[in-house]
Amino acid sequence: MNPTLLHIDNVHKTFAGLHALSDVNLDIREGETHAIIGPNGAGKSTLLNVCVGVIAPTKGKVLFDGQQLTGRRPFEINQLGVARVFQTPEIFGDLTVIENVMMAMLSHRDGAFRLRLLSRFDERGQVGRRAAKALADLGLGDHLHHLAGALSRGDKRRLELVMSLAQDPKMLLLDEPTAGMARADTNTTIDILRDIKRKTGITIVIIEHDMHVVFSLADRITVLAGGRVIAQGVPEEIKGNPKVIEAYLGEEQV
Ligand SMILES: Nc1ncnc2c1ncn2[C@@H]1O[C@H](COP(=O)(O)OP(=O)(O)OP(=O)(O)O)[C@@H](O)[C@H]1O
Repeated sequence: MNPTLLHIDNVHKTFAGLHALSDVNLDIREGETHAIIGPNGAGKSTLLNVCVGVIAPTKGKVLFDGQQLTGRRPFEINQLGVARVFQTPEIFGDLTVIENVMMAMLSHRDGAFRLRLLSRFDERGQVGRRAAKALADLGLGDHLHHLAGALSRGDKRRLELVMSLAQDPKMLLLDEPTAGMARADTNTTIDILRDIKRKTGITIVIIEHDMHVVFSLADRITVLAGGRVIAQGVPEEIKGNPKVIEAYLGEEQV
């Protein structure tokens, strides 16, 4: 069994009396793809936000690679090697695709505060060549000089993935990476994530509603309902688990 990379220890979060998370314990192992699923309002986004420092837990702590994350600010957590890909792509629409990636690479290398933007965007330099290759690897090689804001929704998500990987993270947190995509785009995203996994061995945590995506990618699954972990295991253990089916009644079938 691989060692634990992310350790969520007895995390609790209340919002004005509402228990969004209660006693959540979860270990993410190095190199696994771990899906966190659950019906609407289960606490998935809150848990992800606690992990990346956007929300402070009311109780409990999170450790990453042996270091305490709780109390650190999001950019510090990012620098420790945790990259989050948002549901809504966080890209600079007025810059070109390759400029977006170069900026992610330069800000990782130099720190965002030292980044002198346009003067450094030399695409013929080493960073430019790396950015072009990273984009080509994820199927965006034909879009290098297009404005990022003009990309299709699926391509924007792919660009954000390239930007996250440019920071060379140890763990990737994906928040509904296929939300709103057509089936063909969803399948392309599944293939891309599998390819990233095969090439880098990176640890992936994925929140996803689409069970096709979950069962295509996950090595293990944790199910949240009402802010609590109600089931955990490999996909075969989760499929058909009566507690999980009950939690999803009235929603999609597992
Ligand atoms: N900032 C907030 N203030 C108050 N309540 C919140 C806040 N964020 C989340 N909640 C509540 O906490 C509970 C868990 O929400 P959360 O968004 O984590 O669930 P989720 O599993 O991600 O749901 P979905 O799948 O619908 O995105 C919900 O009842 C939600 O209304």
